[in-house]
Amino acid sequence: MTAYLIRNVSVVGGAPTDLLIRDGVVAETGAGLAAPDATVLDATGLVALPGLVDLHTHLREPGREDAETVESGSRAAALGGYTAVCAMANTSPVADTAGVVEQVWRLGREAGLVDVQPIGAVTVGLAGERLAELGAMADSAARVRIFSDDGHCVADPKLMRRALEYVKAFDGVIAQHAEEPRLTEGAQMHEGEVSTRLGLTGWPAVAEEAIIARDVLLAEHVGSRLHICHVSTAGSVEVLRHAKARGVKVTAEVTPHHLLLTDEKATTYDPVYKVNPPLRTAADVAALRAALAEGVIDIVATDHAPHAVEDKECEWAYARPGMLGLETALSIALDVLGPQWDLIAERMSRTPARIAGLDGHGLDPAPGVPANLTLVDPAARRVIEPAELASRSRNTPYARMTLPGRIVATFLRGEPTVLDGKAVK
Ligand SMILES: NC(=O)N[C@@H](CC(=O)O)C(=O)O
Ligand SMILES: [Zn+2]
Ligand SMILES: [Zn+2]
Repeated sequence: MTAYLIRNVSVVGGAPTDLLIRDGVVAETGAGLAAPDATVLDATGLVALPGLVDLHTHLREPGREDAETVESGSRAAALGGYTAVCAMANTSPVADTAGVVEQVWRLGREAGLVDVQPIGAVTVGLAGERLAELGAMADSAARVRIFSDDGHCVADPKLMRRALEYVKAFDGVIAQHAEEPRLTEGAQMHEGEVSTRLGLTGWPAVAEEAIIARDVLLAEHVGSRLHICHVSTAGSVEVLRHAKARGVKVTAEVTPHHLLLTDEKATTYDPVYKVNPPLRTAADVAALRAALAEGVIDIVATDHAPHAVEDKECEWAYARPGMLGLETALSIALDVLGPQWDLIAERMSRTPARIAGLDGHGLDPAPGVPANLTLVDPAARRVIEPAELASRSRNTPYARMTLPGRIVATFLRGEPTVLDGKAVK
């Protein structure tokens, strides 16, 4: 195994130092290290972060390998600075059995670019009718701890209560896609002034907020852990603030696109901007940014949702919702938060690793720690070219935008997965 001596790097924004990576761990830190056998990387001007951890990734395998595979999504993740991703269960077949989650987990190991932690479905076939085999998925080789019907809401309150109760036994968490389905029938975009102007059926903020309010009360009632996926409204932030003040064990994520883009994008009628939950108003964006800084929203998660060209480049009403995120998330975070490295490490690595229970991830580079880390060039600016992305899909909302920051290298347990901004395999 090659040793690497990373010279003159700022660890999470600190004063420049050296990092020696050997045998899968950070062996030594300090200025002026010597290691004659090591490959030297000059990291002057670069920032080292603990490898990013994505709690919400769609890898599309099994079933839609034309849109993404575990391998292509893993490569996109590594290029985005990630060392671990949690793979959502809305595949085909659905990841609702020990067999399917073990298959995804094994494919992740074989690709070897990031740790792929499967998420299990809450209900059989995501149909919202009966609980999936949560215990068998937890006991499987994949050791599932996060369960989600993402793409669908667990709308039945009794089923949601039972799921919350069930996962307590193994410190699991239910990740809810908060969308009251009766309030979003036929919805195409955020319900508001822009949807009225365009004559498109709206997805009201209350459809999200009502489910979050219900579920934090359920989580409090049964004493279980709840995680809220892709929070998108100012009202949701207020519900979460209230729940956290009461001591409810709830965590929440926001996506990069909900931190940057608004429903005004729908006026282009370009379906690349169609997503669930929909892009909201500038006031919502401002509230989400403040909540992320404050900690009412715990993490940034990408909701990387690759879609094939035929599912995306069509009329708005027929297009599937969702957008790519893995290869641009750090740049969007840097754009939105500025160079607040400790905050970025907290929201994109340490806290998601803790929520997911991923040992060895989310740890700042220090002697003895597994060498899962990424090197960022904060001064670089890059133009996003969809054709250059490693994802099999092209549905990035940032096409031809100039974004700050570039991932120069990523290490997974001491092995580079990205060097010089390029995937190693
Ligand atoms: N976010 C989306 O718009 N789409 C996701 C599902 C989801 O995250 O709800 C997908 O699987 O494509
Ligand atoms: Zn969702
Ligand atoms: Zn999703």
